[in-house]
Amino acid sequence: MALIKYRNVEIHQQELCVLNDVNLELHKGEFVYLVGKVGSGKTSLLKTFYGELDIAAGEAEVMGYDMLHIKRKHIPQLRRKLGIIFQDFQLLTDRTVYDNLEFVLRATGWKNKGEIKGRIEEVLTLVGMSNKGYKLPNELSGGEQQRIVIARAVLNSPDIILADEPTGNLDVETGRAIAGLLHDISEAGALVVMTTHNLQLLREFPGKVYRCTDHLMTDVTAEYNPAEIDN
Ligand SMILES: Nc1ncnc2c1ncn2[C@@H]1O[C@H](COP(=O)(O)OP(=O)(O)OP(=O)(O)O)[C@@H](O)[C@H]1O
Repeated sequence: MALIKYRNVEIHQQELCVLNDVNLELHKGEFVYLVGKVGSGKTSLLKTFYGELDIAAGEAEVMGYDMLHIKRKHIPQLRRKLGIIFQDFQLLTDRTVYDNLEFVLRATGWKNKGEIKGRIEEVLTLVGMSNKGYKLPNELSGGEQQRIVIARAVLNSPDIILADEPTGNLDVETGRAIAGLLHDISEAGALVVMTTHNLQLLREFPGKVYRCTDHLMTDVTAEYNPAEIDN
């Protein structure tokens, strides 16, 4: 069963039609890139997946929710099932890494102190930051902060991770490590969808590739096949 299924979807930003005729079927375990020029609609499309931007027309399903008719009150329920890695969702700067993660677990219903501690240790280990729980976010490098943001996104083992330019502000090496981490998470069974301008990543971490251009989104996976990119 597809986790995200779009048919003939139209996406607007105010009066502007950003994308039309979007067709998608994305499943567990897939690693998916959204590429395209600045302003081509990648972020707008991601925002429709978690109910941040309304869909103007078509049929759209995310985790079984009908995104054209979803009630406002159901959007937080949907978001709890997603891991969102966006510039707008920064770490809280006034508390430690551990407290940032605990805050999310408590807000999503976790109560048992031992279980909370255990889960935080697990996700910090997953992102290679097991000894950084006591740090404040601004005591970490950009790449380390991004690892914590990923740890936060996977706390509740979501089936879908949405990442908007997760490697955007990072140097090449760190960006590659972050993409590798997300790729591992998809291999462990989650659907990961990320936007990027870094086409180099597509060769190193193969996945499905969709390009937004001229208000359309096209499957260009074959174009980015590692065997063909050298030519
Ligand atoms: N909040 C908004 N209000 C009005 N128009 C918007 C808003 N956000 C984006 N747009 C417009 O919608 C179009 C698509 O923007 P979007 O952010 O989805 O592009 P993008 O492909 O993610 O670009 P980038 O690579 O710069 O992140 C652009 O023309 C942009 O100006």
